[in-house]
Amino acid sequence: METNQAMVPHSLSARFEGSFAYLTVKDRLPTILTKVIDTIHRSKNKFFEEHGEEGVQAEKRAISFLSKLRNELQTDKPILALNDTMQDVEDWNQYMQRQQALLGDSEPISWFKSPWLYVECYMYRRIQEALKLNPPISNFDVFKEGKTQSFFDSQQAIISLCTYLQELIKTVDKISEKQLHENFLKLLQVSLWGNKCDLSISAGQENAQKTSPMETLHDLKCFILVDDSDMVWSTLMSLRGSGDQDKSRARVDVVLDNAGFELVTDLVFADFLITFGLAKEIRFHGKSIPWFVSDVTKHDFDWTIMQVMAANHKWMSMSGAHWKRYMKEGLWSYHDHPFWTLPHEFCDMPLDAPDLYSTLQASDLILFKGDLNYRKLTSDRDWEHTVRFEKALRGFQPAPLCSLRTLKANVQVGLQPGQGENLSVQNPNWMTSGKYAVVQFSSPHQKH
Ligand SMILES: O=P(O)(O)OC[C@@]1(O)O[C@H](CO)[C@@H](O)[C@@H]1O
Ligand SMILES: [Mn+2]
Repeated sequence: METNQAMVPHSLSARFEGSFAYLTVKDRLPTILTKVIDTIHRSKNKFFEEHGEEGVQAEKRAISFLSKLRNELQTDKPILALNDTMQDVEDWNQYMQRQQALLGDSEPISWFKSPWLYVECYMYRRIQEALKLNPPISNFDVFKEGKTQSFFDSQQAIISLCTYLQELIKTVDKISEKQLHENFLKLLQVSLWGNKCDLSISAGQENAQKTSPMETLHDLKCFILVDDSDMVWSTLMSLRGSGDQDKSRARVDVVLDNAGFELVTDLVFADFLITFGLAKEIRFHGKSIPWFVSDVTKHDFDWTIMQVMAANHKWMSMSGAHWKRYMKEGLWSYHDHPFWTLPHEFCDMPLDAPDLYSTLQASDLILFKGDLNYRKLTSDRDWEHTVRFEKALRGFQPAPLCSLRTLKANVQVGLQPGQGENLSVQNPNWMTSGKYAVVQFSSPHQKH
């Protein structure tokens, strides 16, 4: 595996004026921070009701912390060490030193000079610090409102998806392999396009799924730039038993992205894999703190299953009841390793989170949802578009893996010669509009 530094292009960064990273750090991140400050301000009465005057004082202090953070960001101040008592403080402060060493002593690491991936992750961790340093509001999820709104605004799409799933489950005893394959592709694509609903790209603007996802799949097919769905299918089929009791041996790990509609599409796909014997166990990996506005935390995961189960719609509540049972019986489990909310590129995982890497090595298939995971898989570098996905992974290959990602940042590898150029002519923003997607697979068993 080529991990030679010389072969690796530079990190995307706001140092490149006019780049998507620059516009994100200059405009979108301050907007997100302002919305966070506004959310905390609007929760003052809630804090007073719950914690009395202490809650009001904490609200004031948190807002001053976040206003200071916004000023640092907008005036390109140096990145500062973290001071709270969370378990990952040392990891963050060591990574800060690693970044400073890369820059040398010539200039301090800062918002507009350091890698975009680092400073954007750092901002979300600083938001957490502002809360952790101000009890009793330390556990307030500043993004909860947006995540729950996205769920409620997607009810129709969720109902149609759960209805499709339950109707399909009725055919489990008589479905042909061809129909199974067709439905696998459909529900994989629903999970793929569920990733359009992400509140960070929209800086918190609501962007729920209003239409029924099944109807739009055909029209969206041409926007999938790399489609390795059949590599995923054959990986799972190779682990299925033979004979009528097709019992799968596959453990599938899903590295989740956004709460709301996207999470429901992931749960529906996972239910399909279990029910139709394409997987024996599903492990979900979420975030241990509120992250990138809409990413899934344990609370979001449990809340979503409970909401679906409590719905006054027959097929929705039946789906939610199944999912609750899968969790209870251990067919499904939820994990939130701190590494997922560190700024590291995934090729750092074997050294910086060896416990997580070895857990993932026991998986038969790892599905990575979303754009931020894709950026971390490829080290958020300015790769040529025709560079092979395996090369961009730079040695990160714990198991067969597949990225299900809608393009929202200007990093994309594994394209055919000329494909990137043609897309740029058709649509200059093809890498950041969220209109295009990839199903991109890599396996340690593949000939590289
Ligand atoms: O991982 P997700 O939810 O698909 O997208 C995360 C994201 O919205 O945040 C960053 C921009 O702020 C980009 O990586 C991407 O646009
Ligand atoms: Mn996200």
